[in-house]
Amino acid sequence: MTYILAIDQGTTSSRAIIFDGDLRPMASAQQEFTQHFPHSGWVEHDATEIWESVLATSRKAIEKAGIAASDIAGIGITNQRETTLVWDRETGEPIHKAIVWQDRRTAEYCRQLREDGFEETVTARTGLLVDPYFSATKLRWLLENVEGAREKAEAGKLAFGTIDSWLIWKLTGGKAHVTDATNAARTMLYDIAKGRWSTTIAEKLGVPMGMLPEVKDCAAEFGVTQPDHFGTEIPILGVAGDQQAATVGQACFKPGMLKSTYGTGCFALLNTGDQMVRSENRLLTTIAYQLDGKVTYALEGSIFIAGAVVQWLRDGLKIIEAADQTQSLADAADPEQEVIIVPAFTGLGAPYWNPDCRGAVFGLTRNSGPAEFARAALESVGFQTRDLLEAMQADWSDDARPTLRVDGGMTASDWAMQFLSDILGAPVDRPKVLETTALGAAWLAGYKAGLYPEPEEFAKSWALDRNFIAQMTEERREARYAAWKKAVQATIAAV
Ligand SMILES: Nc1ncnc2c1ncn2[C@@H]1O[C@H](COP(=O)(O)OP(=O)(O)O)[C@@H](O)[C@H]1O
Ligand SMILES: O=P(O)(O)OC[C@H](O)CO
Repeated sequence: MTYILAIDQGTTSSRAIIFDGDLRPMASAQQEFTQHFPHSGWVEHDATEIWESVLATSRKAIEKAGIAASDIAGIGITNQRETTLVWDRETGEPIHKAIVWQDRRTAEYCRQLREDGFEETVTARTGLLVDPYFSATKLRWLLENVEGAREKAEAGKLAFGTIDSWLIWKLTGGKAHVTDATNAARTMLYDIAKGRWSTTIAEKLGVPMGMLPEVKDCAAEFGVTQPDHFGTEIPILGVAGDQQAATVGQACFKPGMLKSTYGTGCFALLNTGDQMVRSENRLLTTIAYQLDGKVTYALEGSIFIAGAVVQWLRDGLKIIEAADQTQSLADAADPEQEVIIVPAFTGLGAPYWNPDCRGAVFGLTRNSGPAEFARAALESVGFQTRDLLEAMQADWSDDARPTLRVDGGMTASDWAMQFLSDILGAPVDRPKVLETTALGAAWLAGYKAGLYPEPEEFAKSWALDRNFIAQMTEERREARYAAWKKAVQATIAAV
């Protein structure tokens, strides 16, 4: 019993990684799945396809590692957050495709909630803002729009879950309907101070309480896998939303520690310890992790488009064939030109929260070409992170600007990381292990299994790959940032 299976169920793919007794990755498998876009601004996933991809990649990772499933001490699950699913408790079948976190279909209903003055109630309890991003209004949409759903839900026949709940339900053969505190915190239905579902919000949105899963610590007994899946029973011992798992994987265990993950989007989490810091700058208050019944809180800044802007250069503009070509293009860009891309492709997240604005490009000349676009794309991620950090600094009274620990696919770009450090005027640390999300989930499960050390000891194993130090002059930094702020204001004003 010396291995851990980490399942990382992301927005575009499912990954499974086997970690050994020293928390070293041994083998992994990855599978993409279909993205469904039934209408503009709508994004759905087929939950059965997700489950099949998780089972297949888990089996493959075990096979590649050359270990027996009976030697796995526990499973850790981490997942795309907020994505909303309802299934029939009797048949185990989803009543509709899962509505993905990026989906904006409930924007109008959210506007109504805000006009009704309900946002204050939501923020006081959940730490969130009223936005289509979170699960609650998506769940309401399913109850309103799927025939017979409301009656069945009221009769206790339907279960709601985020993707972690769904996977646990499937892994345990329908025996467990549970989630963890970090995933619950993203539903807009969970009171993060009291540690229980909010009846006030559930009633207002017409969500029957009986649909909601039981909420546990991140390291806990979530259930045991049905023997059919892996030929043996394996306990599920760790669960956390992917951004929270990355916070754990980056060993951000102390108040003031900050990580930022650059995948499709970018999510920065600042550990605020046992303080539930209420943002005055439109950041989210959320749960970083919950261990042994003790909640550690975080301030979160969520940006919807980070690496996705590089995908747009590749798939939309077709000016690159692979993401890493942006590096040499950015190097070759004309220093005289100041092209700025505001990548508000699906509106803007924190700290603007504007679902209606769309992307814009500023400063074009007749000489602007692929190099200037590539540089502007990489820079847009740095500028957006500075917006988040400005807001965090204003909310978090600590004087010291924390070092930023980064991870995710886009951190492979040295150019983007150097600009990030330049525009923040702060150091950026890139660790050796970039699979921090899976690492965090593995640690949670292995910690519960008694295989891995206490947080302080685990934190010592965090190893630096490269430290980026700001090289830009203060004057230039502030001039560039002021130009970005102007570009954002113009983008919002154009709606
Ligand atoms: N060398 C690179 N330079 C710039 N962007 C990159 C580079 N490598 C990967 N990316 C970007 O990183 C993202 C993939 O990161 P990943 O962590 O796998 O994302 P996710 O988990 O959201 O699917 C893609 O959007 C891609 O455009
Ligand atoms: O699956 P990712 O890495 O794109 O992360 C998605 C976030 O959890 C959304 O809140």
